[in-house]
Amino acid sequence: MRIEAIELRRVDIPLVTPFRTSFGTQDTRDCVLVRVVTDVGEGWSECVTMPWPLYSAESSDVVIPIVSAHMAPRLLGVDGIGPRDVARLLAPIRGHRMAKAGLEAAVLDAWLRAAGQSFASFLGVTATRVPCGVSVGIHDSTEALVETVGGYLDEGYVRIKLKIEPGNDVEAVAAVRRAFGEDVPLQVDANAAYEPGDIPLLRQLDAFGLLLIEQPFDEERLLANVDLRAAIDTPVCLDESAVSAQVVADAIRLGAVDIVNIKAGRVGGYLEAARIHDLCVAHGVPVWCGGMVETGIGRAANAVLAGMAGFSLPGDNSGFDRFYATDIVADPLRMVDGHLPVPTAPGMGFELDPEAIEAVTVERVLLEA
Ligand SMILES: CC(=O)N[C@@H](Cc1ccc2ccccc2c1)C(=O)O
Ligand SMILES: [Mg+2]
Repeated sequence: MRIEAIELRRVDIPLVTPFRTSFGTQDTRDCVLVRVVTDVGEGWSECVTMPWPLYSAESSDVVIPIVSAHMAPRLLGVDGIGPRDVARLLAPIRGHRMAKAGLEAAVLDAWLRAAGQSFASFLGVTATRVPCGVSVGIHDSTEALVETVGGYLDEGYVRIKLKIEPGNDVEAVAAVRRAFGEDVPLQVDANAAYEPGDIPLLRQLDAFGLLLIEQPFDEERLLANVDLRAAIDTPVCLDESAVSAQVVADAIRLGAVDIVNIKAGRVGGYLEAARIHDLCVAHGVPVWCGGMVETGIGRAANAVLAGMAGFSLPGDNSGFDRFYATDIVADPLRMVDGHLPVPTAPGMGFELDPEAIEAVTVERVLLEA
């Protein structure tokens, strides 16, 4: 395959309700779509960057400059490129994993569509549906939080994840447990908001029978998770820290992790995500599919990834309507009986809605060979 052009589209899509986490509140999804034009057809993907570098070092502002200046020149006009070549060609560039993931996924989409192959068959996924977990933002009151969680449980979500931060943690989890009982699968996500000195506070969460506590400490604090695991019963899950198969392998060897949240954007692409899945399965480490409030493009690909056999815990695979009133794909994923269907059409699993994409495009750059 030969990449003749790469188009980058910055999009800004309103969220149905503001989404508050320990690093801020979002009321729109500001990210970057990638379209690759090849000699065998087009492919699309999304970069899951945030508008500001608070989840990770990347941000949406940086994607277009870094792809334009340093990544596209390594891909445009090169003959014989397949999806497995993108990471290799971009490997000399340090970091910028969400930008790299977007380029690889767009090439994968074009390559699969040209071959008439689904992403599910490419990954060897035989699951026809995946369970839906939902990520619940920090609320102004426990009453409001309980009302929101009740609504998601009524919709059929099989797992609840609560965002927490210092000052919004034990009381919120206790209120949800009081309202819905001990049997609701429940986990928390700190988005790196705690310090090692908070370990006694985090130990209080052991009272609630949580599935896991996600990313309690800063991305670069691996050994603090070793201390935390020695101090609490709740399994420790990594998100922001789990940036590559290499880091996950070292975290496992260090005894710094019980469970891994896998996100293709965070690790540089779906192929690396599959490698992390295989690594964790080999070490008996449970994995689940994380979410970055994706549009229907990333949401479909994540539904396929979550279908891999080792994804043994419900992921942040929610229906599009958890975050959006309308989607930019023609076939938005809707939850049915607490599950999303695994897409089986050729390509990464979505069909675009060009008008909808046009309506949310705020910036566009076309890079040509
Ligand atoms: C679903 C979930 O909790 N995702 C990320 C963090 C996150 C939170 C909020 C977001 C808002 C806009 C865009 C991306 C976002 C990602 C997480 O697991 O840590
Ligand atoms: Mg997380």
